[in-house]
Amino acid sequence: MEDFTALPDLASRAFGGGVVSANDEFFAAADHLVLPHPAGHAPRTFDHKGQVYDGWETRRRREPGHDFAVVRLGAPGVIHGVDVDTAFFTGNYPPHASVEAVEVPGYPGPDELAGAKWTELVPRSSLQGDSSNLFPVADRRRWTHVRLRIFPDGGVARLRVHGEVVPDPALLPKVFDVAAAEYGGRVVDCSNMFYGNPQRMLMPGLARNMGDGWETSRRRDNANDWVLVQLAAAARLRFADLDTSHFKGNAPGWAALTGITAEGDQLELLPRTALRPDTPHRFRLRKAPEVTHARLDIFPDGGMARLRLHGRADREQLWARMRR
Ligand SMILES: NC(=O)NC(NC(N)=O)C(=O)[O-]
Repeated sequence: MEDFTALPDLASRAFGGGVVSANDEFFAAADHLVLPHPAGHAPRTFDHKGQVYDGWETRRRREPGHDFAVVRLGAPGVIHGVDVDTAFFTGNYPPHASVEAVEVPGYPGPDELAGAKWTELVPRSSLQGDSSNLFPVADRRRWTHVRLRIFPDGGVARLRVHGEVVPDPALLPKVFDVAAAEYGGRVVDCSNMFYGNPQRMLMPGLARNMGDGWETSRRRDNANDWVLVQLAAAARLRFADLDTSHFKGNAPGWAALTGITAEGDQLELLPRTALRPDTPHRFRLRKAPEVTHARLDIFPDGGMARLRLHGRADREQLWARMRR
């Protein structure tokens, strides 16, 4: 089975995903389903409704039926698998769940979505309590929303919807951040990620703290750390933002950027350049043909909060992916 959990969570609040509707949220709000951080639990904490849970939890059903929650993907795309994570729900997890998806353009509300033509991606399947429940998805179409059904009721901590981001090219300006995860940019390799995953550099918004970025361990050799980014589409890169915000005693001393063409040629976009700690730098890049990947070298090691690569993407490629 493909390890789809390494792909971004399209539903994540970090991309702007959210809950459009849920039929019941008596014990705990469905909004918890899309929170980016793992669920936590504090036993023997009670509010007016009961034990407090970090998840979506419905009341005990006394009549036939089932419960559901509809989630808007923060980044629409192709779903490779879902995780119905029941962390900390032990005596109250749903024994079964199913997941459906739909592609509706624009900004549909709960009523329009209720009447939409949904496709079942995960048939009604049994769940384990207090555990990750992974279901691969084979359908390779693009989706904008998912619906989680739980049978008959209970609690789910998180719904992770892993896949490839497929942005709508009609809504992309001529020059945009082609490294951005929200448009399909992705780190495909790196030398070291001891303290922080490099994918975080591509997430929307400013880094909140030093934990919200890429950080390598201290190098004790003469080499340097690097990360390889696959761009949203082949692009001519214009500007790079190398943001060392929050990295004060551990910013890299220097950085360089290399573009890699579809044929594998390497082009210097930014020669080795000195960086300052805790600084959002912007650099103009050398004129170069279209590249599909970019490698960021940092010297010798350290941390980077955000990496943005502003460029003009190949529209044909973006449209081909959208239509696929
Ligand atoms: N102890 C519980 O978790 N009870 C109930 N749930 C909450 N949140 O209190 C329940 O019935 O599932």
